[in-house]
Formats: sequence, structure tokens, C-alpha cells
Amino acid sequence: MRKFTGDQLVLASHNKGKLREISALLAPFGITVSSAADHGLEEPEETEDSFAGNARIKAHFAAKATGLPALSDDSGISVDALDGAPGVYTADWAETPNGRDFNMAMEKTWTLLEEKNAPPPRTAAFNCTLCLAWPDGHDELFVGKVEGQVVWPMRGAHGFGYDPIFVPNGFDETFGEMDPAQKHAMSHRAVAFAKLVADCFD
Ligand SMILES: O=c1nc[nH]c2c1ncn2[C@H]1C[C@H](O)[C@@H](COP(=O)(O)OP(=O)(O)OP(=O)(O)O)O1
Ligand SMILES: [Mg+2]
Repeated sequence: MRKFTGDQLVLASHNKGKLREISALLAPFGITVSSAADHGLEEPEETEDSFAGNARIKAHFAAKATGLPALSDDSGISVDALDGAPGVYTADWAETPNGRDFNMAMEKTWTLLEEKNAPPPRTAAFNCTLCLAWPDGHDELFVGKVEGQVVWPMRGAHGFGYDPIFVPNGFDETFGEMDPAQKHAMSHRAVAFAKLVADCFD
């Protein structure tokens, strides 16, 4: 396991919600954080069929382009009654010709569950794979998961993506209703981040 010894890190993501959350998680470590957009990086194509594969594409692309260590996040929601969909394709379900529409993607998720008559609770999990890659091609991967259920209607204006329809086990509020600090303490991203900190940060 390679330690992170530098003082600069590129966040290899174009998602503002993720950038906000990962910046908050990194805040205590005194690392200068920049984003893919700060470096004018394009979004590489996510051509793999696993979270790990796509996380590696994004982190290595940014590390090579900037000459700095880069941290990527590939994540998504997997709904049990939909055989794990949308999973790796969670962002794709929101794509429209005019950009991403997560209300549409959440409606699609709920409609499919209704059509299947899936009995409640409609169990699901958010998964996150973080990839820390160095310009020399080395990388380390960390995974996190939070289990819960998909609910309807959408609730809450915090967070991003599918947060308004996901209630983690043991809670009544959706991720969209929760205080951001509470999501940071328990999310798929937070779980993966804690492993990264344990292994790579002193
Ligand atoms: O905590 C979360 N709360 C709600 N929704 C979430 C979360 N975490 C991932 N998601 C959903 C939305 C996101 O669009 C997709 C991941 O797709 P994914 O390709 O990994 O990210 P992305 O394209 O939005 O940004 P980027 O690839 O530049 O990091 O899963
Ligand atoms: Mg993406």
C-alpha cells in the first residue's frame, strides 16, 4: 500500500456534488485540492462495466494529464428488485440531449419498481469506489457501500443525484433531507474515504 505523501491532490471528477463532499472529507488534512475543471481536463469516457474500472480510468487520466496524484470516485445506486440497475449506469439514466435530469432518472427508477410490483421495502445500496492514482501509474482502490431503500415521493433539497429517493437503513430521512454532515458521516463515499485515510494518510 503506497502512502500519500504530497501536499496537492487533483479531484478527478466533474460532479459538483461529489467535489463538495470529497473536499469536505479532505478538509482536515491540509492538502491543497484542485478539480479536473481547474486544470481544464476533459471528461474521459467511462467505458468499463465496473465501478473500479471506471474509477481507474478517471484517476489515471487526471494524474497523467496534471503530473499530480489524482483521486476519482465512481459511484451509483443498485436497486435489488431491478437486478442491481442502474448500478454503473446511474449517471447514464439521467442523460438527456440537454444535460442530466435526475428527476427523470428517479422517476424512471420508481416507475420500473411499480411496474414490477416490487414489494416494499425496495432495498437498494449506494456503492462508491475511490481510486487514488499517481502519475507513475500506481494506484490504490477503496470501496464503500451504504444499504437502504428507495422511497417515493422525492424528499429533500440537500445532496445531489438520487439523494431524494434513498433512505439509509436505520434512518427516516432521505439523503436529500439529511444535514450534509450526517450524510458525510455514513455515506458510501464516507465509508470508502475512511479506508483511504486509514491506509494512505498518516
Ligand atoms: O452520494 C450520492 N447521492 C446521490 N446520487 C449519487 C451519489 N453518488 C453517486 N450518485 C449518482 C449520481 C451520479 O451522477 C452517479 C455516479 O456517476 P459517476 O460517473 O460516478 O459520476 P459523475 O459522472 O456524476 O461524475 P464524475 O464521473 O465526473 O466523477 O451516481
Ligand atoms: Mg461520470
